Amino acid sequence: MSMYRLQQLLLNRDSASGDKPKDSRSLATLLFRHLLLLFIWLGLWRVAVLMEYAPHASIWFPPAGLSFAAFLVMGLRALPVLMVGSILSTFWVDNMYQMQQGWQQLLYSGLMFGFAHCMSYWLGAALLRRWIGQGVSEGLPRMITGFLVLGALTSLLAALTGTQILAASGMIGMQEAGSIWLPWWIGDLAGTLVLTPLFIGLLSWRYPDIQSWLGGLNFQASNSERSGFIGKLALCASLLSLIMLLASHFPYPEVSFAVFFLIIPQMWIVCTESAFRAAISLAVFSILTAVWVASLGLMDQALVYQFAICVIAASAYFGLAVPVLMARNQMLQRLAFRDSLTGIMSRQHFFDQAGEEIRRSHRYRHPVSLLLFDIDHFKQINDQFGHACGDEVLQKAASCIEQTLRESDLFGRFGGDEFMLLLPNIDFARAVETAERLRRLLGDIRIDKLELRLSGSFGAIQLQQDETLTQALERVDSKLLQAKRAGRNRVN
Ligand SMILES: Nc1nc2c(ncn2[C@@H]2O[C@H](COP(=O)(O)OP(=O)(O)OP(=O)(O)O)[C@@H](O)[C@H]2O)c(=O)[nH]1
Repeated sequence: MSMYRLQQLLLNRDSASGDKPKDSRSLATLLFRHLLLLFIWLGLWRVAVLMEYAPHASIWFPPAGLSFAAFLVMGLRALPVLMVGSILSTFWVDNMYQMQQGWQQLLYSGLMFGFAHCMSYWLGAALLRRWIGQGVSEGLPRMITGFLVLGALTSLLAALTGTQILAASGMIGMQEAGSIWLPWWIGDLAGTLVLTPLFIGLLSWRYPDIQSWLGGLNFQASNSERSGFIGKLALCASLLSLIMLLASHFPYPEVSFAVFFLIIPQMWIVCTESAFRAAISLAVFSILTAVWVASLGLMDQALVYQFAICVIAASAYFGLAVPVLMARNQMLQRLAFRDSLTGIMSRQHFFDQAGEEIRRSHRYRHPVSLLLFDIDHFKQINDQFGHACGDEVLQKAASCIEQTLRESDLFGRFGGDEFMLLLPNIDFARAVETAERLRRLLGDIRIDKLELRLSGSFGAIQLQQDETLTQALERVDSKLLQAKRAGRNRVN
């Protein structure tokens, strides 16, 4: 394989096109990155083996999280590295457990294990990529649910195929395969749930195009002092250590369930720190749990701790989604309440607010008036000076008028170049005065490109007792029409 072809492959380029790579990344850099991935994967695998509580069953299996993230970000380009990692780890296992299998047998087992591991995580990642591609903009909870469900199914597939392949290749007995698939699954799931988002978050610094996969979670912002975060981490670690020491001291298996209470400090971190710090905190919690189980010999309760890691991680992701959803909600509310061009009330919001105000005025028998005005010859402004100039006229007219209003006045855009004002506690005479003042104000507005003087026509009415907004709008609209017919630039 030529160096150029290899570089194409690593960059995932369409080799059929024959284009020269525009990417400045050299082959050496790409090889370095792939080697780095291999070393990290093997390092995580070694950590997992240290935490084994039964042969081939670890409290959590962090390489699963890295494989899932690598397939998600790099696609099939991650396959060679992860296959090599799987084969090397099989030789390593043989060496650690002194199984003395021949190298051909080990190579075969490694290839089979690699196939089971990579096929499962590639499949899960490919499905999640499709899911993310189709639906991330529709909602973070949908993306989180997709990740949790696919993470669970993928790690189940990896556990079932992995144990069967180890049994078929003679590395474990059939009976053992039947007993370790569950801890294998939950261990893989814990590694996937905790580490995949962390790795994707880290990679999003380098590859900004995958930031949208995080569904609005900001992995870069840190919203509080680092010392505060370290304090919270230390508190979580101390509480966890206390619970683990108690579990090892008292001979009641129920004590180990206390680890689920750690969801409280974890959620505190999720609610008060950035998404990145929350992911770090989950990783620290998981690794510390695994270390304590291994060092205190809490193997009998290992499944409880594995489930605790999975449940706390899943809850944390939904917790992370809450502020993002609230921010989106506020944005949608702003969009629904405000007219996007002028920033004043939207038609619907004006109707809602004005309806309430009118009911209140009728109840207390206070006068209330309605103005409707329209910029004169606005179509001509658009045609002669351009649509952008027309937009500027609308924005400037709205902002100049808004500045002169009382806090209790309601000001909204009726549509196009028409605006409406509801004036509580204002009778007809004062409504006409106000409209006259605004008409003069429009005439004073200066816009660079606009070579003609701005003017507007106004309809003004005071609402009759028990008159509804719809009836009032009909009346004021016909008054505006009369003002137009009478020659424009006037109040009627
Ligand atoms: N620039 C801009 N133009 C808009 C917007 N909304 C509507 N328009 C245009 O505003 C124009 C409104 O013109 P008309 O209501 O027909 O009346 P006019 O030219 O103001 O004439 P008179 O009201 O009779 O004086 C139409 O050409 C619309 O296309 C907008 O948001 N921005």
